[in-house]
Amino acid sequence: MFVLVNLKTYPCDPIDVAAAAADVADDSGVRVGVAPQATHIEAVAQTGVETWAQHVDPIDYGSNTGHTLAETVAEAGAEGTLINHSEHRLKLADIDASVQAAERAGLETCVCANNPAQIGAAAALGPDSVAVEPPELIGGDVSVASADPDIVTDAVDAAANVDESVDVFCGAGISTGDDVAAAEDLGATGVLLASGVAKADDPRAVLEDLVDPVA
Ligand SMILES: O=C(CO)COP(=O)(O)O
Repeated sequence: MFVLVNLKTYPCDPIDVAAAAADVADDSGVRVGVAPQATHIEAVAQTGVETWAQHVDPIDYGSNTGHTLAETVAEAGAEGTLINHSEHRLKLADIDASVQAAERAGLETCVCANNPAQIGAAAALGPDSVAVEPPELIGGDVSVASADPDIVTDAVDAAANVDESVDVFCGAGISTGDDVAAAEDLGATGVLLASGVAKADDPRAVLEDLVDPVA
């Protein structure tokens, strides 16, 4: 399982979380990644943790003031990027171009979507992975794997119907190792989570618990 922690714009210390995530990944052998804000990518990557961007824009080098260029986040140390997160939705054509921009820069790609129908469309764009995250469960206490297990299994089927090589992650409300194990049982090969770690008093303890059942 891949455990990807999206720090969004939460007021946590990204280096503390990243250092803990790097240790937990080393100790457990579980793949753990951290997606900080763009301005923190370089410092987070220096902790040794697998570092992801939260977004890249569908652009190339040139006149694109205020945009995020895939090559820049890759040079800062990111290995992958989220695209079309629920809090940063893009038009279909821009998702496609963002996937291409990320691939051009050598970044792994994960396209987020609300539901299985969108997962099928996202998988057709050829990313490395897709992530189903029901918006109404994001930031809540109940894991998608227990609140809406069918959405995970339907997302796995929708992606497989389009392209069996695309991994399927799920996210929303995930905060414990039991949640990660439940997601794995439903066919997901990774989880995306945010508040469970970013708002925790002890992020290291949460990370240790998250990887425990799948280590
Ligand atoms: O949006 C998410 C991860 O990208 C999920 O957020 P929460 O883990 O806070 O529900």
